[in-house]
This record gives sequence, structure tokens and C-alpha cells, in this order.
Amino acid sequence: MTETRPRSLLYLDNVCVSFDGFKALNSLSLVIEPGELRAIIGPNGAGKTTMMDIITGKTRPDSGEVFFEDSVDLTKKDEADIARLGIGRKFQKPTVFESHTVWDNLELALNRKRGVFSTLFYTLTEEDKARIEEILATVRLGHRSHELAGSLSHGQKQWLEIGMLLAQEPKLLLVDEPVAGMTDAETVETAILLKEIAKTRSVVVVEHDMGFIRDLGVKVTCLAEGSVLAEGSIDYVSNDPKVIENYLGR
Ligand SMILES: Nc1ncnc2c1ncn2[C@@H]1O[C@H](COP(=O)(O)OP(=O)(O)OP(=O)(O)O)[C@@H](O)[C@H]1O
Repeated sequence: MTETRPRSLLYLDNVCVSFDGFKALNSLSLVIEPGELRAIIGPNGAGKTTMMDIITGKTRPDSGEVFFEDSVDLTKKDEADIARLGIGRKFQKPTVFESHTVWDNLELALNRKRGVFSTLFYTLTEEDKARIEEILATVRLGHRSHELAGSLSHGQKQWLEIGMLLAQEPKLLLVDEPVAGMTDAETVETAILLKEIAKTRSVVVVEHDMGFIRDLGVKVTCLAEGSVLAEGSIDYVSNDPKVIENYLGR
């Protein structure tokens, strides 16, 4: 660790990635504090997904630093290592096991931590059951726990998948466009839910829905052309002429 690097959960400095000469990330720098909930906005092609891919080890940067918990160099780890370190990622489309119950989806996710062999012979402890109940309450699915995941609404499937990630106890949760396709009520509830989750871990959420971003009430980073255009409160960022020109005014 260098003397100059601040204490952080996630630290990106001067990250560059090019695809066939096109700079998807262009000197991107970003710091996420332990326990922080951060919203990321920006136009299509700004580099938001590529940033998530760099953090999770799916894409390697051409240059720049990516550190987790100050000292772990994520550019030297593969995707499985990074997941084990405690970085969970929720993709835009929900991927729950539709023909299993909500409870079983969470049980499978809890067991995934234990590996295949122990999963085969594992029976849930009282502690595991309490953890599943706790997650069910967090993701607003306590009343649906014995129903098939396939019978849930789109929004509830998104919540279930967030619950499945929580079962793995991530220190950092990356969430890509969670409210796309949700009803207005589900969108409002998702902001509350993510704020609750961020009490016990850091969350980075990418979204285009500005009403939802406003509801979150947290620090916002606007990306454009692969780097940070503006960062601060939603009022600060949404009044920035560069953000209006590149994103909000489009
Ligand atoms: N594997 C790849 N090969 C070639 N180009 C890529 C690849 N991945 C991303 N890009 C390009 O890099 C740029 C940044 O894409 P990225 O998906 O990170 O943007 P984004 O901010 O997530 O956009 P959106 O809001 O549309 O999801 C885009 O122009 C995209 O076409």
C-alpha cells in the first residue's frame, strides 16, 4: 500500500480500458468508503458496466490501480477470487431459480458459500434459518417464502436475487439498474431496501431512474466517456452544466 492512498473499501485510480482503440474507461478514479451507498449515473456507453466488469475481474484494465480494502490488488485476482473476497454483483436481469420456492433459492445461495460437497450433506442450522428469515424480511418476501420464485413479480424477483447475494455476506454489493421494469411502488420500496442493506455493507448502484436516485439521497457520481464528469449530492450533480449537456438534457 502506498502512503498516499486513502483508507477505502474500493479504490480505483486512473483506470483505462480500450476496446479496439475505443476508450471505454479513460482515467477513471473512484473511491467508495466502507458502509457507503453510492449511486452511479451517466449516458449509455459512459462506461458504467465496464467499471463493474473491472471491479469484478471480468475485464482487465490496460492501466491504473484497483484496490479492495486498501491492500488487495483486484487486477491480480480472477472473478471467483473476487467473489470470495466479498464483492457481489447483481446484473440487470433477474436470474432466480423459477421452479424453486423463494425459501429454497435463499437456502441454495446460503449453501453456495459452503461448496458442492458439504451442500449435499448439509442440513440447515437454527442460525441459518434465522438468517434466511432475516433476509426474507429485508427483501420484503416473508409472506411469499413458500411460493415458487417463478410466480413473483419482476420487482420481487429482483429483490429475491438481492437476497441471494446477501446470503453470501458481501462487503460490497454492485447493483446494475435494479428498478428498470419495476412498478412505481416497487421502485420506491427498492430505494428504502437498498438504504437498509447499506447499513451493514457498501452498495454501488447504477441507475438511469432519476426519481429513484433522488430517493436514495446519497452521493452521486456521473460518468461520461469513461471518466467522472461530476460527483456530489443529487442537486449538485443535476445542476452541473456538463451533466445537463452530456446526460440529463439529452
Ligand atoms: N467487450 C467489449 N468490446 C467492445 N466494446 C465494448 C465492450 N464492452 C463495452 N464496450 C464499449 O465500451 C463503451 C462503454 O460501455 P458500457 O457498457 O460500459 O457503458 P454503460 O455506461 O454501462 O452503458 P449503458 O447505460 O448503455 O449500460 C460502449 O461504447 C461499449 O460499446
